[in-house]
Amino acid sequence: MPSITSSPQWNALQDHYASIKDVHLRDFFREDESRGRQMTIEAAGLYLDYSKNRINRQTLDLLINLADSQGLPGKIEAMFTGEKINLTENRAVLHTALRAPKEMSLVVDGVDVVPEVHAVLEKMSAFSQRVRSGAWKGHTGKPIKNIVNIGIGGSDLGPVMAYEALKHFSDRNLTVRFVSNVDATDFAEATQDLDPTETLFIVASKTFTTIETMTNAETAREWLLRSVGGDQSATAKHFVALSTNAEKVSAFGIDTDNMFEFWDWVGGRYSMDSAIGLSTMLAIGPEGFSEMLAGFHEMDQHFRTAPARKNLPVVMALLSVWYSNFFGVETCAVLPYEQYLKRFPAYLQQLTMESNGKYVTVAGEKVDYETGLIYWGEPGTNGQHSFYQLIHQGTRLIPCDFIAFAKSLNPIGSHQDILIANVLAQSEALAFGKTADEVRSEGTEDWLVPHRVFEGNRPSNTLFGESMSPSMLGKLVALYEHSVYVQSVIWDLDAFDQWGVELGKVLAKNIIPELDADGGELNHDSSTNALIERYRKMKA
Ligand SMILES: O=P(O)(O)OC[C@H]1O[C@](O)(CO)[C@@H](O)[C@@H]1O
Repeated sequence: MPSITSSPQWNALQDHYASIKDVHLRDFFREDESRGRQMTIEAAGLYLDYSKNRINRQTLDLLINLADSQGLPGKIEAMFTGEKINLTENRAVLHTALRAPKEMSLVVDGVDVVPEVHAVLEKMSAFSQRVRSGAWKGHTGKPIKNIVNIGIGGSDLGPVMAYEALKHFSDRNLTVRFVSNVDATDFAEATQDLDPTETLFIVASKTFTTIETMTNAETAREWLLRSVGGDQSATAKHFVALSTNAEKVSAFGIDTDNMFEFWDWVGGRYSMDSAIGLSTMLAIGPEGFSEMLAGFHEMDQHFRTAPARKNLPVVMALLSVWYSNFFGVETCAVLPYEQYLKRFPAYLQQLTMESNGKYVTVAGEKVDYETGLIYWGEPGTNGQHSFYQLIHQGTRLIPCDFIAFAKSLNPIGSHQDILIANVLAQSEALAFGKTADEVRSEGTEDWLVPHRVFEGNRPSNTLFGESMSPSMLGKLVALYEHSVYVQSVIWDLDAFDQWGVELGKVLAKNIIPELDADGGELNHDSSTNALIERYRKMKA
């Protein structure tokens, strides 16, 4: 198949890029005074201002042509209708079914998945209510006070992020912790002040084979059993599982009655609104969880029905492609001016990079264009006093997504005005900068002028909403999920597999027995052999 880079749509964008790459945002704004009001989209309770991007009115048309040439409208429908768009794993991709209202129907392989989704949601609700009300008793008859989610990747990052994001709506009587790393310190620190007889472990693993999670789950079981004189029957009261693999759950010793199911058509990094969200539901309650699902669904509907130009995920995706493939940009900073979203950038890293960090197309051909931007970020204003220097005056172009809300959930004094003034100031400074003349006119000595000039012309999006809430979180997550998908369609990637994580897992399994002093002869490369030998000596 000819590469997208030889298509007329790509060539048109290249010519267009050559014609506007040196135009400054100052000029774009000078030429069109309505730009800041026109280049905006308002949908599903979110307002996107994308006017501070290095584009003119033609840019989006050309990017939409490119997306259309890759069959975007049909591919959006293909996802929503359950076609097996995860080709390398021959699976449908139906995270949108997880938030489909009860009355919807979606048949995959002859089965309507919506009633199945709602049956699990009801089971989760009943369980959450029992735990939250104290009706669910631990092995010694005490109610549950602590929830520890054990999982990694998609079975951790979404739940952690959602727990932090929705803390304001959480039951503060429950202590909720997360253990992901196989480094024992993670488990030790998460449990050091907990009473095992008041603790419920949620073992979250789609496959129930992930070594980190299974190791932590076994350690948790030993920790519990030590506190109850080794009585194995305690496991049933203190362990539940979230998985697609009933057989493995049962082999671990968890009663499948205490398993909350999901399906192979839910990718790990797209699973925070499936049973994997049980910790979220325990924290914010079933009603809050439903509100979150409704927020997801609202964004799903917007994505499915809005025309490309007015479609939030589509426009954000097109801008990412524009910077990545034409400006040669490598990273995108996500900067939430909302403390509750402090784990959002970390969550997005898996969503974006595990999805689109691929160098072959769906057909297995090596791409001749860049894919998968690197996502990173920190909540504002902390980042301003750290890495923003490089965004303002470094040599690299780093598009930023600013996220902010009008109302604080903790309104105190003038904090919110100061916070919002900062986010607005940052996007203004990045776009328009400060010229040498302006610096000089402030009386700056000549030798210092270059240091104090801000070139500007640094692009950003501003996403603005009313306030953080379960529904808002659902909308935001769905927005980025769909943006990732649109990018993958343009880049012709399978956004739903993750073969790139496999090799390291296999090699680690081989190395584990070799780390023993009598682990036998080593047959790796000389570097790996020497490191293993050193470890064997040092741990002795
Ligand atoms: O939920 P599981 O099966 O334990 O997998 C955890 C994570 O591991 C990965 O497979 C990658 O290592 C992720 O895609 C997934 O979210």
